[in-house]
Amino acid sequence: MFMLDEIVAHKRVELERKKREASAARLRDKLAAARAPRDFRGALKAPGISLIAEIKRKSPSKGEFRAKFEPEQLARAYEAGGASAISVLADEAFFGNGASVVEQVANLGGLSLPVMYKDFIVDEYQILEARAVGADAALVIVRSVPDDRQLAELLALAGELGMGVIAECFTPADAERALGAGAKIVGINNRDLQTFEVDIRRAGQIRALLGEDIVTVSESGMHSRSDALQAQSDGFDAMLVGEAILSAADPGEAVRRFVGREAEGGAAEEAAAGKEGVAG
Ligand SMILES: O=P(O)(O)OC[C@@H](O)[C@@H](O)c1c[nH]c2ccccc12
Repeated sequence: MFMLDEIVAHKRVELERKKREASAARLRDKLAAARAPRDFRGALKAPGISLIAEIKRKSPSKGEFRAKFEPEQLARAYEAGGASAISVLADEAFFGNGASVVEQVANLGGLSLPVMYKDFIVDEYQILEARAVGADAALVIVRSVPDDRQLAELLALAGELGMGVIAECFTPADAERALGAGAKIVGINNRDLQTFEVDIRRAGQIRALLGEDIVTVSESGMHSRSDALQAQSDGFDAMLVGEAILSAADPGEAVRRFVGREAEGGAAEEAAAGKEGVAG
């Protein structure tokens, strides 16, 4: 069995337990009281390539990312650094932090970025939970939902609740299913889940198959500003980055580098201002 199948199988068992602890009806009550959703799609569509910066404690292939896991500090550093949205893993078993961390970040005082609930979604219960904990968006891996009708229903439910939703694809066939199900935001994962190999050119090829009205996100395995510029020139609106930021000594600084803001502040900014003065 390969990793995605294994995680999804585990997720189904976990969901049975969660549903016993808190029914879907209870989640609907809770989400009625959640803060209003923030505009995720709009945040990704802003000029330039937008960054969705990720919060996860660990991953199956890389282990723990930081000696001390401090989601609130990370979220604040991401916002200050110029990220456009924050993705928070909601899978405790494989990624080390569950829905309670999504809730913590989504309701953090002073934070204004939209927050995405990132899980292996196979059931509408998870979409309800996402909104109930205050998330503004969710991610659905197209391949984890083989039934076309169920895929369309999951995307529609997120829309009804006012959330944005990324339909995550690996292949052109996945992308076709995503569009058929009504996806408005399509993510293309650069990491092959069978081999864990990363190839960011493949995403560009799949991007080319999608219309201009679809908001697109290049996901995984991006390490530098030049990867970001590659995605931008391939026509992506946004990128989803975790490891490169989480494993940096200063995650806020890593965010600034990805969005091309590293010249701001300090000596670089003064030099730029000086040059402008001479030119003007
Ligand atoms: O840490 P990376 O390589 O920058 O990748 C981030 C994100 O794309 C990755 O975590 C991811 C993309 N889709 C997923 C689905 C489930 C779990 C994780 C993911």
